[in-house]
Amino acid sequence: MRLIAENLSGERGGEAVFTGIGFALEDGQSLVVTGPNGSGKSTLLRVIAGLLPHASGRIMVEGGGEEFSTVAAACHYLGHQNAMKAALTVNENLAFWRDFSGDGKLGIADALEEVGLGGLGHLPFGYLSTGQKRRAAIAKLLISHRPVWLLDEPTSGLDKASDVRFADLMKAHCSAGGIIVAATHLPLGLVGVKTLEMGRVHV
Ligand SMILES: Nc1ncnc2c1ncn2[C@@H]1O[C@H](COP(=O)(O)OP(=O)(O)OP(=O)(O)O)[C@@H](O)[C@H]1O
Repeated sequence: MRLIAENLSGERGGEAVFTGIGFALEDGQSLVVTGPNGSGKSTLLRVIAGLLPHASGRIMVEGGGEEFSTVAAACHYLGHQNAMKAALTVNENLAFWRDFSGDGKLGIADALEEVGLGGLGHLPFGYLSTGQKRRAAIAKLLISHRPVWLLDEPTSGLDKASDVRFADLMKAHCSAGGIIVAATHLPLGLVGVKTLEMGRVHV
């Protein structure tokens, strides 16, 4: 599969935020998006996910077959917000997302083990600490299979051990042919990544 952006422009509130963004990512490749606050990293991820319209250009996937024929169908979007309901248990939240996004390689209990939350699935999501909430949100990536992971500051709030664990999950995803686009201020522990610096002129 390939994720391709051509001459992509995005705007917020009628103002151009970025123009002329282009990249092509193949199976197993990742792109780290950097740049100062307000440079448009989150906007770019939301445009790629289809949550915001692009002002011009194209974003597409190739080679995803019938199941992953569009970017929206092919991607997991992990935004700044965790997109979980505080009053529902962690298990209930993840069951909702699995029903919405489709089955993955891991069941809910195994995915929670992977992110170091084994045995906590019965707790209301709102009871979890900030870092635990982020880890539960990361478990969403594991319970449904989507080849493209769009990650906005994925490690924010994570402790060192969770950081390392998440780096291993990202590496495993890429080794299995997945694609990652991550906006971050922090090193993610990925090797051989492409980089895109926002806030520069892209032509
Ligand atoms: N809903 C909105 N309406 C108008 N302008 C917005 C809106 N959301 C964001 N912006 C503006 O768009 C620009 C890009 O914001 P964005 O959140 O994409 O930047 P970022 O690079 O992700 O920043 P950070 O590093 O702080 O997360 C900023 O100038 C911001 O003020």
